[in-house]
Amino acid sequence: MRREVGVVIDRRGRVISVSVADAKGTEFPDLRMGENRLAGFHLLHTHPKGGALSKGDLSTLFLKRLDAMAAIEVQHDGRPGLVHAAHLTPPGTVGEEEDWRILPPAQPFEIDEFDLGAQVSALEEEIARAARTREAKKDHERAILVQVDQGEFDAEERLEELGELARTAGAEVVYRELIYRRNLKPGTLIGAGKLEELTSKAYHLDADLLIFGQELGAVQAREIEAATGLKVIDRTQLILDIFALHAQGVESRLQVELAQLRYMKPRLLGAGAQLSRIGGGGGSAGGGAIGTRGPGETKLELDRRRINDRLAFLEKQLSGVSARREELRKGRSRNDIPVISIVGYTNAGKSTLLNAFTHAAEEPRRVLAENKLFATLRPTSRQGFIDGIGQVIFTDTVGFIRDLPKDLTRAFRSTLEEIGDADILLHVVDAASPGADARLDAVNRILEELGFVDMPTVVALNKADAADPDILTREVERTGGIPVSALKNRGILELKEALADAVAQVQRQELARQEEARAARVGWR
Ligand SMILES: Nc1nc2c(ncn2[C@@H]2O[C@H](COP(=O)(O)OP(=O)(O)OP(=O)(O)O)[C@@H](O)[C@H]2O)c(=O)[nH]1
Ligand SMILES: [Mg+2]
Repeated sequence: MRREVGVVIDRRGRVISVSVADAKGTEFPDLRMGENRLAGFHLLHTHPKGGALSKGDLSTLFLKRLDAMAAIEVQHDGRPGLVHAAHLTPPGTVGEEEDWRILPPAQPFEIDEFDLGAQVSALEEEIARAARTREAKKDHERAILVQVDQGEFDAEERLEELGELARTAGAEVVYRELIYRRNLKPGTLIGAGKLEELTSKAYHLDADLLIFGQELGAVQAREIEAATGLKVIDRTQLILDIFALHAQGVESRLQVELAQLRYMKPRLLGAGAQLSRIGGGGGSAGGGAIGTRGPGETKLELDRRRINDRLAFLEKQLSGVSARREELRKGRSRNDIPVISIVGYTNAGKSTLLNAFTHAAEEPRRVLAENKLFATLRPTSRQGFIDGIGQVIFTDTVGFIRDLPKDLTRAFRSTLEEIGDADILLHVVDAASPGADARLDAVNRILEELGFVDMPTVVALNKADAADPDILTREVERTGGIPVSALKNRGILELKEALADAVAQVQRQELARQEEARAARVGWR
């Protein structure tokens, strides 16, 4: 036929299937691919045009975890020519042949000398040993990060931020890559070849999690998962996961579960077998695998029919909580204490600044501040004092991030709306990390989307202690912000003065408005 013919053979030497196809096109039986073992089959096929094992042959060997792969050249008269064979190498092998070892070409009668059985058991033993050491030392999921660069100016920063998110979620990042693609592939985003490369990386670095900086569609995620055998999550899922981890109190928990469920719904529908994986994590909010944690009782172990019920239930509960919150807000706005809302990018130092303002050095007034993204999910208010103004209320709230997932904005709307009740916004910027400008813009964009335009705003350029002096000077000029260090308690007085000015101005405007209204009423009568 002059076509490639292949036979899949099991360990007892039985022919499992015969295909007229190259290695990639060969039908393999359902592989009982346990984590730590090979497939239990090898492929023996012909190369009618001669030649050594092709790239496709070798990647099939690797991706299917075959026991071995062999190609027999076919001579003109149909007799067998040289035999080319290869097998996998143990994980962690470095050097030229990272994933496989190619044996020297042999004559057909020589291949009997090759003891495939011994080779396979040695290799499986090696893989199992690697797995045991891994289990022993592993308390973090090991992750590979992928950020597709489509020519954005901040692609590098996005990858950096993805790393921070992964770290906050408890992953150990073992490899990260910025992949330049002008055009994305519909199915796999970055193409099959790149996925193969990443699969190989994961094999050697012992990673089991692949995190994408782009949002993946349901079909994409499944396709990438099938191609790599890795657990695949995207940035949105990662952020939702962190929110789930940090959610405390009834409202935040409801909000997070609502956001997760809305995100998951289209992905669960039609997911089939996938469903079991999503439900697999479970455990308390603190436990479970990344991408599967949930604050709700159901931990996403929902069947499709119950999703809508659960969504409706959550929405109802949440609107109840929001209504009560609304009551509280009304009560508060009746007294005339100025409210200053602290907003800003996540990890900018908002909570630290709140602590500095209110001298909350010791518990229990101290609010949680830590080097984790989205440490604060629940708005927290503290009374403070500003010279010349008197009592004020500072409100610390959930941090922002560029491309805040829509499901989260929706679910956290009531929390975010509280920002609008403030008299003054205090926008905290981390001046010490690169990309302060981009983050400042991202925050302004989100504020705009929420409808908070033209609110009087004071900018605090925080982490001045760690910032590059030139950048700090530039930011002061660009934003008119006040350099401070919340951590070192520096610049706080100057910042309070700026806030006092802003509050005084707002109060003057308010007085003028009342005056005008009164004048109008008097004139009317
Ligand atoms: N060097 C330095 N680090 C600071 C300063 N202010 C805050 N940090 C650190 O920045 C990290 C984040 O601080 P948080 O106050 O939790 O930040 P946040 O804006 O409330 O963050 P989220 O609530 O997670 O959005 C912590 O590790 C702080 O110690 C500062 O002035 N200088
Ligand atoms: Mg905070």
